[in-house]
Amino acid sequence: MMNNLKLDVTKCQQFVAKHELEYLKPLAKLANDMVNNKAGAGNEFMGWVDLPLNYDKEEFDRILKCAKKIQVDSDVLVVVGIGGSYLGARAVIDALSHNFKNDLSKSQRRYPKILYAGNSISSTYMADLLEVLEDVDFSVNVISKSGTTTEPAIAFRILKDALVSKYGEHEAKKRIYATTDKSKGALRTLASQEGYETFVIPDDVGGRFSVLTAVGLLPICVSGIDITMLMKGAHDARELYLRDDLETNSPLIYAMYRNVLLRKGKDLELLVNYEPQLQYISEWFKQLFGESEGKDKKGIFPASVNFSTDLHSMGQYIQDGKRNIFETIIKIDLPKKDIVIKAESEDLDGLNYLAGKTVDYVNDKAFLGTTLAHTDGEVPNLVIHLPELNAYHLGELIYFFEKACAISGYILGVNPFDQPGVEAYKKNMFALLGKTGYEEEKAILEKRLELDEN
Ligand SMILES: O=P(O)(O)OC[C@H]1O[C@](O)(CO)[C@@H](O)[C@@H]1O
Repeated sequence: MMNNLKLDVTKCQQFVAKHELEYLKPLAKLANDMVNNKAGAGNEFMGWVDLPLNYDKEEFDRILKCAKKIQVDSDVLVVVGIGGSYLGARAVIDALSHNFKNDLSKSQRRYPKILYAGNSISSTYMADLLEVLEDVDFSVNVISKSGTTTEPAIAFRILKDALVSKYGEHEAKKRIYATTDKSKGALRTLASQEGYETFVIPDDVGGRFSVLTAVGLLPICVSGIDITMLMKGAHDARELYLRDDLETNSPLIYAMYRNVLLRKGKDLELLVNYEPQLQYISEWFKQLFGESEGKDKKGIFPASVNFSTDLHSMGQYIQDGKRNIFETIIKIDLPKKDIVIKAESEDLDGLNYLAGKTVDYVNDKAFLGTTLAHTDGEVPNLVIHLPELNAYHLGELIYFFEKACAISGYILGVNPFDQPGVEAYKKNMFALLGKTGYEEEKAILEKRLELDEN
């Protein structure tokens, strides 16, 4: 039997007494049932719960086919999307690819480079990207559930133009893959009119829970990652976490600890990694928990650090600053590659005491030492052990966090599946840009800005 993801709570037990968990159990079990039975607030967006079992197999095969085509005819796939239409794909691709994937020579590289657009409104970023695309064959996967988000829409308009200039109208259309709602939104209208290959984001799966739909799967597959194993990992995790027994349902335990910690003032969670490849898992995690729990003036603030890098910058604060922090560490038990540290005849750098040991051995001791130091500094530590960094275990990890997030949101007493707060900046931006329908707001906002300036 395959080893699975394991949650280690032993470094948290000095901060959370048994009875605190016991008292929370009835509420936690109810929250768990609400997720399993799709019976809570926002349940029209709980399609992700059964996705690893019920995903569209015809579409999955089409993803494999299109990925093959892109691998043959493109040096680069540009993935256009923001938030949930971007972070999941990037998280998985970065976690499972070579650390220097975009710096490998053409002969070392087996799959197209994946580049990203539409996740900011930086004109310089976009212009730089166009320069890079000048000399390469490329395709575009434009992803937007609503089909109307400004950032990706602008990027797509510019990239479409670049494709047409390079390949002509007809060939350009064959290099565009649109992932969007099955019937609504500007992107759907455009795709139908232009005849792009399209993939569907199911109605009942919200952006931040969509990595295991075509949103994540097409770019992930193009990058050479085994999406069948990714789905299998999520599938097995789903099975395991259906039980409400605290031995096996680790997302339930994690959700309980988070909520006990929050109630005693630990309102900032740091997701920690010891592998640079996991940086974007943290970005994905931050959107997942931030958009799901940060509402009604409550929630844990999700943040992240990369160790040991940030031990030399944020380490001071974590050890010694305001005591409102807890850490959740993703620990990879077996690295993909390792290097033995050699002995030197003259021990000028003083490292001979490590001769014969591996770099990962040192990384592991850094993890153990930091855990002890930080818990001594009153920072509770929860540790998620992944046996290895591969597609199967990432599938598990994704499902673990998605389920934990939903349970945790219900324990907190929020609707984990809406995001009303994201609209405020959009309304102001549209008004300031002069979009039709925002005339009144435009006048009010311009007056406010004038007052602020004076
Ligand atoms: O896929 P879409 O509709 O472009 O949305 C992208 C992102 O923007 C948000 O809707 C917030 O504005 C996120 O929830 C979402 O992940």
